[in-house]
This record gives sequence, structure tokens and C-alpha cells, in this order.
Amino acid sequence: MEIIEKAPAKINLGLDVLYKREDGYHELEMVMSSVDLADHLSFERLSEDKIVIETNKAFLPLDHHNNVYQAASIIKKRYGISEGIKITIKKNIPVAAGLGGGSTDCAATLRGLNRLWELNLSMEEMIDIGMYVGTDVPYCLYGTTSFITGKGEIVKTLRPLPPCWVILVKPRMSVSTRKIFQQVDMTQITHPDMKNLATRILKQDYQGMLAYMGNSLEDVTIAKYPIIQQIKSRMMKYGADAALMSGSGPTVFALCKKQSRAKRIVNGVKGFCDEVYMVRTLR
Ligand SMILES: C[C@@](CO)(OP(=O)(O)O)[C@H](O)COP(=O)(O)OP(=O)(O)OC[C@H]1O[C@@H](n2ccc(N)nc2=O)[C@H](O)[C@@H]1O
Ligand SMILES: Nc1ncnc2c1ncn2[C@@H]1O[C@H](COP(=O)(O)OP(=O)(O)O)[C@@H](O)[C@H]1O
Repeated sequence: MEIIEKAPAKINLGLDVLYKREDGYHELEMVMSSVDLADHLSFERLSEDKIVIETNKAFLPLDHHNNVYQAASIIKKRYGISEGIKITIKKNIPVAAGLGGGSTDCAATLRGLNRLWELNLSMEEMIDIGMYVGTDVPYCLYGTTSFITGKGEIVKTLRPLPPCWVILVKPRMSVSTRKIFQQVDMTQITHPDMKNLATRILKQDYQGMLAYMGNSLEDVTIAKYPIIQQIKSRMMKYGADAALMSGSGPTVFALCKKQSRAKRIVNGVKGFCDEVYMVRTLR
């Protein structure tokens, strides 16, 4: 029997870095949502006790450096599973892009193996495992528009975003989340108002939501890669309702209600950047 799981990309409509914690991580307040751009994972039992990862992207690690491998390995050890597993990842989400690709694949693996091996794991147990792999995994396990606090482990679901088009633009470089957090100067960064952003989404107030979108990490990543600012300006010029960097970057997303405008934005940024996606909000 083969099990299939879809792993959607996330965007950060808001990200505020509150302070640096004693464990070295940063205390965050975030609003995240998922979009209709996804990896597809399939799970097949193996009689031999091993974890085999296959993927369409040659540069992805296939060993314990892969988030999917890590999730499978923790589950096998924790629940004493002696049979093996082959996991095939059809990767569609750009990598090291601020779109949570590794975390969503990990979450899909936890869901998939929970079903395949009939483990009956609770959300709490899956979150506990997920936090060993990546701080965005808890959000990805829920996958619905949420207000997230702590390091990323406290997830409160909001309401689906008001429907709109999302244009994702990924410039060529890859960004290391760890390096961006290392460069945060707590005396310099901005603090977007995440509570008001969450309230606007709960009220389905699209204009209000746009006004409160913001990302503390944006200036840090833009200082290294000014092209992010150029992409934002271009998207606004072509009619975006708002444009913001997602996570630690470098992907920039624009929101827009009208399909004709969304197409205009896509045409305006193509040629400037090769990786452009026009998708819908998911839930
Ligand atoms: C910034 C965010 C926002 O959604 O996303 P991305 O840009 O990576 O997509 C996340 O918080 C990233 O989550 P994730 O990609 O799972 O990162 P992790 O592997 O957990 O962390 C990578 C590194 O970032 C730093 N880190 C991460 C989370 C956090 N609350 N404080 C931190 O300081 C730590 O140095 C950690 O070693
Ligand atoms: N299944 C996976 N998909 C994507 N990246 C992965 C995966 N497993 C491990 N990685 C590694 O995780 C790092 C961050 O990638 P990704 O999760 O796509 O970025 P981000 O956290 O910015 O969204 C990359 O260096 C990549 O090699």
C-alpha cells in the first residue's frame, strides 16, 4: 500500500522578533498561512529495516540532513518500528526560500507515517517530534492560517485568509535562516503589530490585514540582498495590494484580489526573476 501526503508552502503575513532567549533561539510572534504550491510525498513499506529517500531535486540531501529522514528516524526509534520505509519527495517548493519547504515535508512525513503505521499519534506528540526537526513544523502540522508564538511551537488557529491571489517571487540566492537570525540587532529591528494583524484576519478585514502586515527580518535580509526591495517595489508598481518578504527570505510575495492584476504583476516580475508562481490562498 502506498500513502500520499501533500505538503503546502507557507508564507509569513507577519513576523515579529520579540527577544533573544537564553537557549539561543528567538521568541517570535508570527501570522502564517499556507498557499496552493506544494510538495508531494509518497510512503511505501520496505521489508528491510532502512530509510530510503528519493527526490526529483538532485541537490537535496538523502540522509539524516533531510528533514524527512529525521522525522522517519525519530518515529522508528520512538515507537520501535522495525520495518523500513521508502519516501519519495516530489519537490515543487523552492528550497531555502522562506517558504518552509523542509518543515512542511517533515509535517507531511509525520502525518503519513502516523497513517501508514497506524500509530494514532496525537497532535501534541507530532509537535513534540517536529520540534526536534524544525521550529516551523508545528505550524505545518496544522496548516491553517494561525497566530504562532514561542520558538514556533504554540499555534492558535485563526480563520482562513480572505480569498486572494498570491504571487511568489524567489530570487536566485538561497538564504540561511540561522545566519539571518545571527545578524538580528535587537536595538534596530522594527516590531510589526501581530495581534492587530490576527484580529483583522479574524474579522476578515482584507484592507486592515494589509495595513498590519510586516516582517522584522525583512530589513536584515534586504541589507544583504537589495534585490528583495527591488522586487517589492516592482510588485507594488504593477498593482499589488501589498508585498512582503516571507520568513527569513529571500522569497517575496504579493497579495492581490483581482486576477487580471495578479497576471500583470507576474508579467512585470518575469524576466527580472526566473522563479515566479501565481497561486491561491489555501485555508
Ligand atoms: C524564520 C522562519 C519563520 O517562519 O522561517 P523560514 O524563513 O526559515 O522559512 C522560522 O521561524 C524558521 O523555522 P525553520 O526553518 O524550521 O528553522 P529552524 O531549523 O528551526 O531554525 C534554524 C535556525 O534559526 C534560528 N531560529 C529559529 C527559530 C527561532 N524561533 N529562533 C531562532 O533563532 C536558530 O539559529 C536555528 O538554528
Ligand atoms: N525535505 C527538504 N526540503 C527542503 N529542504 C530541506 C529538506 N530537508 C533538508 N533540507 C535543507 O533545509 C535547508 C532549508 O531549506 P527550506 O526548509 O526549504 O528553507 P526555509 O526554512 O527557508 O523555508 C536547506 O539547506 C535544505 O538543504
